[in-house]
Amino acid sequence: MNALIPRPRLEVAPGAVHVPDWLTLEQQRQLVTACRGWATGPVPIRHTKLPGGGVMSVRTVCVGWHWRPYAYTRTADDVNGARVAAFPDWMVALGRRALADAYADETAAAGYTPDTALINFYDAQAKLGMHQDKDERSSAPVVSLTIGDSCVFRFGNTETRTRPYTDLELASGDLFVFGGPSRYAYHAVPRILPGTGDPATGLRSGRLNITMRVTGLDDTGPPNTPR
Ligand SMILES: O=C(O)CCC(=O)C(=O)O
Ligand SMILES: [Fe+2]
Repeated sequence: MNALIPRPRLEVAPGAVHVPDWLTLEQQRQLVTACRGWATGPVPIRHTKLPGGGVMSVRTVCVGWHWRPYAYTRTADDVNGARVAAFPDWMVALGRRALADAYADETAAAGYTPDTALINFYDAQAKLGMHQDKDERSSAPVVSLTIGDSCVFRFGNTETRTRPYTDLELASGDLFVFGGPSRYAYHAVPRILPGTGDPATGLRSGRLNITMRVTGLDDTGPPNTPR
């Protein structure tokens, strides 16, 4: 995004904060490289199959825990059965800094230990419908990062998938955190804005989105079976 025109930090709703231009270009490059690696394996990036028979237009690969509708598991049983890549410590640190900067709350940040990330790739046509992130058993905040093309991000309310909602643009390097009273707000990506990314990130086209979350799961209990 054009650094000459600074965009303000904005609290879209209580607990939902947009921090524009949060990642440096170098951090974006490093994240693109890391995501490229994860996209190739152990579980390849894929269009998630929906229980009704459809497929998502977004392509997704996970680290830490594998998400599929509507459960987290350690192995990608709907893809190739492989165990997902480990959630790296540097990503925990990045998630903590995101929380510290979005909420200006060092205590909340220190207690934040994300253990899964969904890495979404959107081509120019991809979109994501209104949904809540509710497959986690923890209500800890979701940390979202954008790299590449900008998108229209729709952030709604916790009650309905309809209005009231706010449409904002998430651009390369932007951070968006939603937690507290906004943790279960409906949200969507109705549109990608092709050609808005800077190829210097390493991404020639499309949008990369990384959401870090706390699953609230461990490996000792009964298997987390799909509902
Ligand atoms: O791409 C985005 O900005 C949001 C992704 C999202 O809502 C999700 O993966 O649950
Ligand atoms: Fe989501």
